[in-house]
Amino acid sequence: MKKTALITGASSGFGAACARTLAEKGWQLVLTARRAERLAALQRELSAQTPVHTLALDVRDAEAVAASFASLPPEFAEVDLLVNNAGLALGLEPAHEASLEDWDTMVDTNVKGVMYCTRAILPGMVARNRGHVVNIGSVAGSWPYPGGNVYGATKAFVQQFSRNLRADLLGTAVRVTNIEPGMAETEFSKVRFKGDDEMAGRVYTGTEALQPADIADIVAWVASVPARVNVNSVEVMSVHQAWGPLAVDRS
Ligand SMILES: NC(=O)C1=CN([C@@H]2O[C@H](COP(=O)(O)OP(=O)(O)OC[C@H]3O[C@@H](n4cnc5c(N)ncnc54)[C@H](OP(=O)(O)O)[C@@H]3O)[C@@H](O)[C@H]2O)C=CC1
Ligand SMILES: N[C@@H](C=O)C(=O)O
Repeated sequence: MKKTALITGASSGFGAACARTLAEKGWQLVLTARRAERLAALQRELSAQTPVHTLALDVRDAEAVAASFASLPPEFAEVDLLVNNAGLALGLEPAHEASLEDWDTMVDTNVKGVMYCTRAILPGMVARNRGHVVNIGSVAGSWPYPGGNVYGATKAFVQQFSRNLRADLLGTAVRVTNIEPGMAETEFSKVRFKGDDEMAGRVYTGTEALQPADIADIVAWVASVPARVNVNSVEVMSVHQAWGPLAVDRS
């Protein structure tokens, strides 16, 4: 029987790449994000390969998360792998100029969204004594950079939440991994710069960023090691990056 992976933020970037890689490796998929049409397209692409269930969902909505995860079709209900990937950065302004609304959105998505999805899925994993929570943190959670203020802090939350989850899960076979990518070429910068493609393009100019499939390969790897092994964290950067995300000239 196929194992089930539930991926948040599957409509783009790392999440869509994880869907493709895990489908190849024989997983069946629950794909969630807000953009239902993107999920439907991915479902059409992958359904010849593996069963796919899609769920249009905003991870900031605690009630919707709990209700939709509790009412998955029976064949998808036992989630073996939760990939907490949905997330975003908004803006790159210094703290004294940043928008409080952007800060709230990042906290609601990157912190509370991860909390809500994890809380909804973990009881089933613990009851079955089987499962794996893979969180997508960021090098921004460990390394400072100008304008990284609240985004980096949300990813520091993901790092410590992952460690503390392991402490709570000691004595069970449920695993937790925090993957911390550096600069990767996805829609992340378009979202951060609110559709300013020129600014977004500057992030990737003159360098070679990680690609979504690189992160998907790591997710598939941490999920495939022997059950006794917990890969606690993976920090991964482009060979062209050695510390926090590259500064972008805002002028
Ligand atoms: N690209 C990079 O350089 C790095 C990215 N990361 C992290 O990787 C993760 C994936 O980002 P990446 O693939 O790069 O960026 P993308 O913008 O390509 O993908 C982000 C995904 O998150 C989903 N998402 C955003 N907000 C919500 C929400 N409120 N509810 C549900 N889904 C949501 C989006 O779907 P939709 O809009 O359809 O809801 C989309 O599928 C994020 O957590 C990001 O912080 C970490 C390190 C580096
Ligand atoms: N590369 C991003 C990581 O999350 C960032 O710019 O912070």
